[in-house]
Amino acid sequence: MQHLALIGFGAIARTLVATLCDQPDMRLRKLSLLVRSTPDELRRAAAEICAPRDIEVQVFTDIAQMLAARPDLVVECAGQKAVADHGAAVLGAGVDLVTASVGAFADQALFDRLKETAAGRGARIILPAGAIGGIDALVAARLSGLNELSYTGRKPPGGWKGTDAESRVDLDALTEEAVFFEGTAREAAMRFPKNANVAATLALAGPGMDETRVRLIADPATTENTHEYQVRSQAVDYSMRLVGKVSPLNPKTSLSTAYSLARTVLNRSGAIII
Ligand SMILES: NC(=O)C1=CN([C@@H]2O[C@H](COP(=O)(O)OP(=O)(O)OC[C@H]3O[C@@H](n4cnc5c(N)ncnc54)[C@H](OP(=O)(O)O)[C@@H]3O)[C@@H](O)[C@H]2O)C=CC1
Ligand SMILES: O=C([O-])CC(=O)C(=O)O
Repeated sequence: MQHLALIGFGAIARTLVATLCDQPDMRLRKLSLLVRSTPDELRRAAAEICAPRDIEVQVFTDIAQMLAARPDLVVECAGQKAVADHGAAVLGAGVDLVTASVGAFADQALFDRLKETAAGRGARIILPAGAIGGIDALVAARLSGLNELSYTGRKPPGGWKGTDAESRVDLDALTEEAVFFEGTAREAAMRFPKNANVAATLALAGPGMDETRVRLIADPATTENTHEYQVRSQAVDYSMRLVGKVSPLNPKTSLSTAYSLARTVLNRSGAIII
């Protein structure tokens, strides 16, 4: 792949680009960024990250202009609203779209519309594992017949600041863990758009948005983002626990998310997909 486009240039995007720049097999020639503020600062930051490689950086504030530059792949790392605002334009241009903000698809009408647009234009919506893992095993388990999937997300109180958790629990006063949400993946992804995308990813790989049970916890005893889930199926039972380091650029985001996106991009380029 020669020309990669990103929507958003925050914590995930910056780590993603730095990681891709480190990969000798990645023959990236051009990086396009869609941003909505301070394009000069972002252009400088991107140029600095790309400096070790000869990559042309272009910054856009208009999706049509970015798509006119004909990227090979667009990766959304901006937020659920960006999927709703720009997904149809990307897919309608026949360009594959990787969405970090998988929780956007808790909106069934949006999901159906984007799937239809993708199918009509021969483009694909690619859902990365993100901060969760084991999606390969989960899809295989679903194909055998899934009996149960439940997910628990645990973050330090600071990771829940500025979210609906604040209306349910006093994050600053917590002395022990608080389970502040129990419900479906659809509700979780909609109520916690910056924190529960992984619940939507598990749901789409597994039994569905309304069938996947979710618990969210604020825990003052941890400094990490822990994602745990249990699967029971006709072929395999397993449980998985990922203890994610927090991104130094965004306390809500697990650092591993950017590396999962890097894997997704690399799998579009090399001779081997793994
Ligand atoms: N699947 C997964 O496992 C995970 C998914 N996520 C998803 O990824 C998203 C990004 O995470 P992260 O990088 O940590 O967040 P950041 O807040 O660090 O970065 C997001 C960037 O996107 C920009 N942005 C927002 N909306 C738009 C838009 N419409 N067009 C262009 N740029 C936009 C913001 O810019 P500004 O606001 O300055 O304009 C900001 O710079 C999260 O909101 C979440 O939805 C996050 C973690 C895990
Ligand atoms: O990065 C994480 O820990 C998970 C996250 O925010 C999300 O799923 O939206």
